[in-house]
Amino acid sequence: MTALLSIRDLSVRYRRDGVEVAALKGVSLEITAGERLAIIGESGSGKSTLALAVAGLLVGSAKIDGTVEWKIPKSQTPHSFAPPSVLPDISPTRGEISSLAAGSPPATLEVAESGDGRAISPLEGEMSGRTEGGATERRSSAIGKTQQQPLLGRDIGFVFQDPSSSLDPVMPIGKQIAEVTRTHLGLTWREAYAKAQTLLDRVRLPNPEAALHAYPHQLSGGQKQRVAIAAAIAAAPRLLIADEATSALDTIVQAEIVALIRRLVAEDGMTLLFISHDIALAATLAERIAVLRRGELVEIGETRQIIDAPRHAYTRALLDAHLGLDAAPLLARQGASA
Ligand SMILES: Nc1ncnc2c1ncn2[C@@H]1O[C@H](COP(=O)(O)OP(=O)(O)OP(=O)(O)O)[C@@H](O)[C@H]1O
Ligand code: NI
Repeated sequence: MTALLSIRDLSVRYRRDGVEVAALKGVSLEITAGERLAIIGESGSGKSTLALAVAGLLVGSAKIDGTVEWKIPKSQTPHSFAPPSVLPDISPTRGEISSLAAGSPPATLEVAESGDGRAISPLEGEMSGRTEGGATERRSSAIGKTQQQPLLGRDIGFVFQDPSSSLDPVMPIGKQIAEVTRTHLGLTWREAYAKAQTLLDRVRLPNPEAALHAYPHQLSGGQKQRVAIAAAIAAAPRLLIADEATSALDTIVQAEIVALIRRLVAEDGMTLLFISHDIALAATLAERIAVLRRGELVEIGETRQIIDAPRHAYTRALLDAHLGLDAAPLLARQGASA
């Protein structure tokens, strides 16, 4: 079992209206290459903060202590110097995507690269608009002193709760996906479109060839999330982070997207970090579950152990709350496939 990522004593504090909020308090955990790990906890427990820290997407004003260390060599590609900000799949600033579409090459963006070769910071304001918890800007923060900072979009795919915020409303979806592989894999447009069509087929969008030319508004919420997932995995990242990726969808579509994620992760051998407030949903997908409470990691273990024999009273309370609503055995759906 090789570690993909090692998080050591990670603390994150935000400042809002002069008040400090401790979002994470000394969290340590290891993510094993190829595993499906869920992070659960109630609203405000720090789940997204952890996901953003791993992806290097925390707001610049956040105070960070501890380290997030990428343990295996990052992918080498012709474009691996590109900053996360050029990624249509995660960049929320729509104008940015449009300007790329209009032909301004990524090189015109200020690629912030530290002396030791780490990409440390996309353009400030680049991430504005993608707000959770009141952030007005988001830029990546270098955490730790490793030479192996992963590249968002290339090494890490990120799927957010609301696909509309990660898709450009005025660009055909095929082009949005093609941009990712052009940027990160150095494909020609022709190759990139062919790959985009394959990806739309892989995420089971009906009629992928025609769908290349569709705009986001022509798709349902579930279909949009399929497109966002296609963009997130386009450059074959090692780690896929899904932050409440199914929370905005109705139960049936939610189950379909969970099944889709499960299949894609298995097919590509990706490592999955699945963020959810829903312990039952997490149990259907994850091999291990980590429980956050008020910024602290209270428990981490194999899914079955967490469900059958939780060690912490808080985990038990989460389970009880869920069982009160839904008596179906939590693990009954674990074998479901896409
Ligand atoms: N950019 C920010 N500025 C100030 N405070 C923030 C910011 N982002 C998050 N917080 C605060 O940090 C804490 C943890 O937030 P976080 O979004 O990580 O929790 P979460 O578990 O993802 O919650 P949810 O389930 O609601 O998404 C909360 O108290 C939140 O209000
Ligand atoms: Ni969150």
